[in-house]
Amino acid sequence: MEEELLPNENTLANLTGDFFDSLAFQGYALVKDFLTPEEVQGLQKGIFAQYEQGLLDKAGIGKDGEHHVNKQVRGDLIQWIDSSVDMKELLPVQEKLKALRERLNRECFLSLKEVEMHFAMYPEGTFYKRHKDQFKQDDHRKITFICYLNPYWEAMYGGALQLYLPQKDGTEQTIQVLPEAGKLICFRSDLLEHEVLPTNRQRYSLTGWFLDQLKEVYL
Ligand SMILES: O=C(O)CCC(=O)C(=O)O
Ligand SMILES: [Fe+2]
Repeated sequence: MEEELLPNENTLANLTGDFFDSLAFQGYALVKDFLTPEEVQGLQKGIFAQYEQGLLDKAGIGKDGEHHVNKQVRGDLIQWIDSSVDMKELLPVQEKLKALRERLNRECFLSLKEVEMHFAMYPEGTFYKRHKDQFKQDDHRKITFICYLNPYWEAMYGGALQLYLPQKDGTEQTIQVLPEAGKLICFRSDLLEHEVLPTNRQRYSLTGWFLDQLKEVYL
């Protein structure tokens, strides 16, 4: 019975109760080895091929009518993952993310129904200034997730994700997360401001959001 409900459970053995407690109580959670080295390598190769073919676009800010590119705010190149992206390396990762969504629903009492995601490549010298991921006119993004795809990274390369954590006493704390291969970070899209500090190496990731509605319902 349980197995039927949890077909992907075995692939998420490294996500313990602590991961979900941290997301529920601190607004964010991290795990170092969400993706295997093979999965990282497959995706990295895949994105690089897309990049070489010119399929990555300058990322914009704002939604729909307000959407525009502003390199003073963000300088990454992205490719949205939809049915036009034909990359077999994505399939096991999409399965894992589906299992993650199911676990989040169970362990954090959420009702996440959908995912949207894109590959991102930050060329040298680029960044993404402090922001929140939820749009003003659309609050369906509930949980942000980022899988990092950089096999070798050092603090001196820059490019850390900096999270701003509001404290009970009204102050804020910051933490920095290096974009190291296989690492997953999840955080509350409605709550946590964050930024990508300037990177001095090409920086690869898979970034997405779990939504509380099916996309067709509100697009
Ligand atoms: O890549 C990261 O660490 C964060 C990216 C981000 O904040 C975004 O795409 O909204
Ligand atoms: Fe963001």
